[in-house]
Amino acid sequence: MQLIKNAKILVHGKLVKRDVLIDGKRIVQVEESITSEVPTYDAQGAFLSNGLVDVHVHFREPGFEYKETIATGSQAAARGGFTTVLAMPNLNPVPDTPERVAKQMTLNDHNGVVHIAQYGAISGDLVSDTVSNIEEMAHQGAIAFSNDGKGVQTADTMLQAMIAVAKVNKPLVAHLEDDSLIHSGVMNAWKQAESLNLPGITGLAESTQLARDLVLAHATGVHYHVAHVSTKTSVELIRLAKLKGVHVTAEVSPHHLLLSDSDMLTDDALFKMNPPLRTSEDREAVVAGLLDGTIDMVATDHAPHGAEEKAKSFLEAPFGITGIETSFQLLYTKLVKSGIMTLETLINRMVKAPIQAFNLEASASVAVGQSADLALFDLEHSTIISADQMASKGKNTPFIGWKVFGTTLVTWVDGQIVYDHASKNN
Ligand SMILES: NC(=O)N[C@@H](CC(=O)O)C(=O)O
Ligand SMILES: [Zn+2]
Ligand SMILES: [Zn+2]
Repeated sequence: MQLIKNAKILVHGKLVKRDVLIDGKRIVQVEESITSEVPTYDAQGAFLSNGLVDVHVHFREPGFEYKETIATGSQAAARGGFTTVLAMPNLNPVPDTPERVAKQMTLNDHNGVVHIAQYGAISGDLVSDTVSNIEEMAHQGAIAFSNDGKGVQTADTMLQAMIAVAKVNKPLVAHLEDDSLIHSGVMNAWKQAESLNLPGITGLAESTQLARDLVLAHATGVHYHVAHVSTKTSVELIRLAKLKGVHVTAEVSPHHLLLSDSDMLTDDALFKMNPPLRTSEDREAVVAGLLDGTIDMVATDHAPHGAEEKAKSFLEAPFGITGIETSFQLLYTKLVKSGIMTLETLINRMVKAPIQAFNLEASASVAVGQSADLALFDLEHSTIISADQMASKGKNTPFIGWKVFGTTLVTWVDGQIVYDHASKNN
């Protein structure tokens, strides 16, 4: 047993003081005041939340351990306040068979300090036109299916995938990218790309494939989930599809909520990711979409890369930035503290919505009987985001130097402390 004293938890949208008693993996008592002799952690008024849930991370093991491992990626998750993550399949080998999915799940369980659910690949090596054995991968425990990193290029492959994924009643998660519209682009096509003299990617590469997929999703009834929404047109298409009754959910990354291409003043590959940062009009549209629920959730798309790779020019560096250690702090500071969104809505978008949409076992309320997957955040004091504090191997984020509130103090998984800010600083 252990007791968390003097925490603040969200009750009907308000922060109220509570003591929380944990027995093993479960919360067994939540009261204004609990007296007990068991080991006690004094939260000193910090915000106690259910552990955050990220449906989109890249942990790079096996295949790219120099960028990240399951151990470092999951420690980074814990440091960000996340207790459940869904790991993408762009690994080597790609988990595109039932055997590989089973093996990957064992590796995740063995090496991870948070709950890690695994995606199976839609098709062989993420690029084949032949759909993988979805039924058996689901049977082995694949949580959902995606070719993230690659768009599904042909309508027929997507249609066959949707039919197979609908049968097993799991989400199909789409990375939208029509290769014929990329033209070697590396950032959003527009004024900023012209002034930096870099080849652009238009929003059409995303939204045309989205339009195709929404029609196919309507026809098949699959649960279709849109990864990293970046354009205003995409938000409008998803809004319309929801009105038409398509079973569609969507995620947006912290960087698409907070940055636009005009923030890229020089050729700095820390701003290079897929999809690229769009215009401020697009950015405002994804914020509005997250607020009104058109976009259901935040997902970080934590994409660590090596320092040398990201030090290269924009043309040569790989796409992707890290995000799992900074997302809550950034969104709390820039959306909640600045009055755009309530804390309750942010927690809904980072806990409740992903749990519901992906049918996860995690808990969405700090209440008796719920699992003791918890995160304690300091909302009072500010800190500066710095690379040397990060648990991730990847330090590739454009948010270094930003002043933020909402530092994670402690993260519990199944009642065990997996991250403790105080001991890390000692
Ligand atoms: N987002 C990125 O820019 N990169 C991701 C792949 C992806 O999410 O498409 C990666 O794996 O590095
Ligand atoms: Zn992607
Ligand atoms: Zn991704």
